[in-house]
Amino acid sequence: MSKQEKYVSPEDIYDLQFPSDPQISPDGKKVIFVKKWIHKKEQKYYSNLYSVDTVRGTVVQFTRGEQKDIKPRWNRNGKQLLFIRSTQNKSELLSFYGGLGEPMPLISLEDGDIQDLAFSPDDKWVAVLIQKYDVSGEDRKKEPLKRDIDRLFYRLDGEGFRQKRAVQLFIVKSRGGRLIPITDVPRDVTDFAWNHDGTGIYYVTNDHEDPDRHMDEESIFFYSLKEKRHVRIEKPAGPIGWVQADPEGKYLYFAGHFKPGHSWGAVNSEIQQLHLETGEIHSLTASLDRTTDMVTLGDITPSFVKQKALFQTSEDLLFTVSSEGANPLFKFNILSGEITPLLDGPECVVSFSMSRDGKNIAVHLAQMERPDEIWLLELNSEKHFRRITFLNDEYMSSISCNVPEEYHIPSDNAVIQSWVLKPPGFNSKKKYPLLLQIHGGPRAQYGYTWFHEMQVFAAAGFVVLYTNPQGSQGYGHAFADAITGKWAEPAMNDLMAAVDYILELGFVDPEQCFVTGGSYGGYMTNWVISHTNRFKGAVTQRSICDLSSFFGTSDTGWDLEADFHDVPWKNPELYKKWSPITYADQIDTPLCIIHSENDLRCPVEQAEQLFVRLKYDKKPVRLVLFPEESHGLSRGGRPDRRVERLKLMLEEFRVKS
Ligand SMILES: CSCC[C@H](NC=O)C(=O)N[C@@H](C)C(=O)O
Repeated sequence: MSKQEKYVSPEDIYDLQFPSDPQISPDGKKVIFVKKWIHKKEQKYYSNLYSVDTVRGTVVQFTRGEQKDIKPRWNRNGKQLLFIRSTQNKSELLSFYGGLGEPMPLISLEDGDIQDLAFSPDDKWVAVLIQKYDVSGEDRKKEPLKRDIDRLFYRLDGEGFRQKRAVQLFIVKSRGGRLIPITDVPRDVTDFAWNHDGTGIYYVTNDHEDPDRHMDEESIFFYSLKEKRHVRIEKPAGPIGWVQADPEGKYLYFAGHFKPGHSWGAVNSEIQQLHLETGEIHSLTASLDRTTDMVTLGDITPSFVKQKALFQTSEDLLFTVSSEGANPLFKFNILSGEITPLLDGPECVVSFSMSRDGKNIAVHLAQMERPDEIWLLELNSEKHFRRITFLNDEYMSSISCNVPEEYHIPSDNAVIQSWVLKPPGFNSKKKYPLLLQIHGGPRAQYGYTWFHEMQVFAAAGFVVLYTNPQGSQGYGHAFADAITGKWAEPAMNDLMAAVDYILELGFVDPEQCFVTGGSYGGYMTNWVISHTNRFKGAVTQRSICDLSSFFGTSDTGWDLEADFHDVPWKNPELYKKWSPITYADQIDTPLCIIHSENDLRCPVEQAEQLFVRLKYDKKPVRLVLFPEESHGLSRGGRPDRRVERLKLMLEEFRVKS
């Protein structure tokens, strides 16, 4: 077999490289980044730190070993680098001082996790977020005698039963010393930022008297280190993504909105500027009608990454939004109010950092052409954007695959951005099977990422169609809000319009159309097959079929009230109307249900209900459960189970084609 004949396979996740979180040194000469890797024998993910020289391009491995090294952060003079290391028994804040060598521990915990860190403006202190465990040591490994639950939000997918102790803010001297507690709040501190001169710290927490019923009503406090006092920063109620201090100390910046009670993502998160003296607030990004949350989905590219806006100069603030499948990088000028794009191609800026003079910007970039790499944006006399890592080039030159083609497909009330990935060696005179992929969220977007799963299906001979129907984010508030109170309808019209459009192009066999999706995408898969028989087979993954039981069993199920403006016990008809299980007798499409046993977001009872109902009715249905796994199996599950899931789907569709 020649090199060109090798196609993307499920097992290729073992060959892929996953760089992230590039942190450029203050002088702009090197970029430290995190590289995740898979230990095939142990079936575990680890990560180490690497550095790349921005001029010569040489890559050096900075840390080694079977641990998770994350969040590298430089101090201002570039002499100290801190990062977090997690091993099975310990969570440490480690420090490199003055170059390589062995990193020294600043903090070493056996009874908690260090989650985030930031140097003070004078580099003398470090603020850290720590989650202390309710029980520590050997007891952590044992199941308790009982669980006594007294709050609504008591479980979290991917984590399990939530700790009773909240995440708190601490400070420690950057050269080492005692860990000093700053907060003692009942609910987690979710973000923080030093103020301009390091005399205090802003932090975010939910101090609502009923926080679990009001999860999107967060508050900002300022802690003065001199006065040892916490002061609330007055603002209207609403969620907060991050806080950022102004280099001049006049304003406070944060990401969020002031419309609590709306479903997550239905309202754009905007950058808010708060005048610290007058308390006046105005949105810097309202005119864009885009969310500042990173909601592009992928299985190689991380989603929902928190990237704060960063000051390039005291006047210019750089930030990203999710827009039409991309995550462009913008510059906001505080004086003129002008917003200018710095990077606005068909690509996703996942995260970025800046050199001290603001002229060199390291970017974690996702694209459709290749798996993620680290890039450098140079803003000297001319703008220059170049790739500085080539980690996946060897893999890419060993396989043959296509880049998705973009279509803008008219539907009833909207134009739907869509992508078609054709099999390698595509011949327009042939007829191919079609796989429609439906994304979840629902307020998220497919976009410009190299998507392993899509490539696997194209390699197996499918034309893969994936779209952003109404309900997706990236097209403005009205588009994302279009499914509120009627989850399935607008998306169903848009998805079917996209399939019709692609069939018209003539290279798809209309008798060989398949459909799949995960989470809300699984909900839509269930809806599609209970409302049409045009698909030859379906795989529904981590899906929702019964909104009423979902309300009480999902980790955050009561959030449905924000979508449906009612609760199931008061309006059972509404919940029934929009639940695919209501239409189960109309399902004739052969269905494979894939679900993770430990999915707390869309609990396994959703899969069980659908399976039993269809099996009882003697319909063609199969249930495949993945033990231990959570909602994120397809992108963060045990590697062999990720491979197995893809193989299973290939087998399922092959049998029917
Ligand atoms: C609104 S119900 C839960 C659906 C879920 N949302 C967030 O977890 C979802 O659709 N998730 C997507 C991103 C997925 O798992 O692919």
